[in-house]
Amino acid sequence: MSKEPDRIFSQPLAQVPDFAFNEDVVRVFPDMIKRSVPGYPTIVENIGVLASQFAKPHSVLYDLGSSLGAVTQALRRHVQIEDCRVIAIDNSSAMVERCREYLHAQDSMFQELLPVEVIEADILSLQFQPTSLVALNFTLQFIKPDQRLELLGRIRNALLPGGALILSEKLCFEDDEQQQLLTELHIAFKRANGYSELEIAQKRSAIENVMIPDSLETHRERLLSAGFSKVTPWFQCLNFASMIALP
Ligand SMILES: Nc1ncnc2c1ncn2[C@@H]1O[C@H](C[S@+](CC[C@H]([NH3+])C(=O)[O-])CC(=O)[O-])[C@@H](O)[C@H]1O
Ligand SMILES: O=C(O)C(=O)Cc1ccccc1
Repeated sequence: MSKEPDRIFSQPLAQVPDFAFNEDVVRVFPDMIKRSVPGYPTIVENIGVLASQFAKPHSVLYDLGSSLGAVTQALRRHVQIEDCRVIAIDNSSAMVERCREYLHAQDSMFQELLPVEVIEADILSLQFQPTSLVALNFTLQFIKPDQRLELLGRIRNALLPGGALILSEKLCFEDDEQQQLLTELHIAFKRANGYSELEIAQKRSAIENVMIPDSLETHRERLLSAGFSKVTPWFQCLNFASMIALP
């Protein structure tokens, strides 16, 4: 995996462009996401553990917005269930290309891994196959808010009994003081990971129109509206959380 450090926002930019998952981001993505998302390595590894409890024989496991396939790799490390296969989907061609390389490297190091297919596509226009596990690991926040409910409804309808959706997201908070506190603490997390004030400010401006977080309450209500029966947060670190939604 690339160890190139993220310096994307280190120099002053006259105009900060909207954040995009292009080749520059792909090159530094493992470093960027680890230094920006508190709890990310724990979430990714444990999605594999959770998935091993929900995966059903002869079914598909989806990694939606797979980026470089970190979740797909965790699924393949932890799920040993007969005739499961992983479908990883991302609409960034740069991500998909590099993801395929990393998964080939995983194939060459381990035997008996679940088969995987990496598809370059928009998750909004997918025809889902019957699935026992869907991971949306920090992807829903990049989908336009008015398209989120419909996507979750389609995921719900594809889920097999006993299956699950694992949804990880950056959160916002309805209480202003809580919002301010966790925003400050997230900035402190980034500072502690070596990001400068300039990098933090420019990244914030790059993502502000592209990545729109919801509150935990909004997620819960929307998941219930989409037909899920139970929503259980299983992890939170600062303003980043992950939920299990059961059909
Ligand atoms: N409509 C869409 N269709 C397909 N892909 C999309 C769409 N919109 C955004 N993406 C893709 O969703 C991913 C979001 S990153 C996920 C991290 C990964 N899950 C990880 O566990 O490492 C989160 C982050 O960078 O904060 C990017 O690769 C986008 O190209
Ligand atoms: O960097 C941030 O502030 C984030 O909220 C997370 C993030 C991580 C990687 C790409 C885009 C956003």
